[in-house]
Amino acid sequence: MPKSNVFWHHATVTRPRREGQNGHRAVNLWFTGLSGSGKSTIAHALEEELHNRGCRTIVLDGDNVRHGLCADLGFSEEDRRENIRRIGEMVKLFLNAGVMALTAFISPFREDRERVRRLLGEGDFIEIHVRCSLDECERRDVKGLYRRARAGEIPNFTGISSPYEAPEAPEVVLETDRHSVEGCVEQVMVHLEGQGILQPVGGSRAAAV
Ligand SMILES: Nc1ncnc2c1ncn2[C@@H]1O[C@H](COP(=O)(O)OS(=O)(=O)O)[C@@H](OP(=O)(O)O)[C@H]1O
Ligand SMILES: Nc1ncnc2c1ncn2[C@@H]1O[C@H](COP(=O)(O)OP(=O)(O)O)[C@@H](O)[C@H]1O
Repeated sequence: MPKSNVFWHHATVTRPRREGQNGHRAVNLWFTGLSGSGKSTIAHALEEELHNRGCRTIVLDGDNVRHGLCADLGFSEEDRRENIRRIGEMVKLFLNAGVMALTAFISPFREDRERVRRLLGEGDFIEIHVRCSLDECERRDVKGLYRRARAGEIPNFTGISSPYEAPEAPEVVLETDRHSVEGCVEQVMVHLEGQGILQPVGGSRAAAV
């Protein structure tokens, strides 16, 4: 269908109104890192902390995306690019709904992450590099995938047979092979507080409880 036949319907309940009601800004906390680096663990622990403060949140990760919206995608470079593109569009909808989106995807390619940053706009995309040595990720081998990748059973495995491009200027770096989960969550909370993201928007109801 030609895009010229598709029209926007302007909502009267806008994102700023939703953010005002929620008492916090809607941002995307984009966790990126190797498999086993700690993206999901930290995203869920952080969500717990934010939820307890009254924030509206959602965690998006492989479990709820690769089984549904992106079930048709594999792990070729092209499929990963499309995966991240779709996730970026989905995050945009959540931000418009006033929800903080915590995304936990390897997202190995710098260009794909930068595309999401441009889509959402500076300030709405907070890139969090979950840094952990490959050795430690392999030692953890949470799902037994590294062992299988080393045995040649999984092609294009990130860090083994497919590249991971670390962020050059992420907003936050978490070193999960040096700090505890609690310490990493605290580091993100300090960043959010420092940026005024957890403050009431437009003088409405406060998020802090
Ligand atoms: N070839 C290959 N490479 C990397 N990871 C693989 C692969 N095959 C399956 N898995 C499992 O899929 C999870 C990564 O999916 P993502 O959607 O985050 O990947 S990507 O961002 O599109 O690169 C990843 O989950 P995490 O361990 O949570 O990162 C793996 O469990
Ligand atoms: N500081 C830390 N942050 C996050 N995970 C950690 C940390 N220290 C140890 N871990 C462990 O590392 C593993 C990370 O697994 P997971 O969160 O599934 O990684 P990912 O989502 O990046 O694949 C978990 O078993 C977790 O308990």
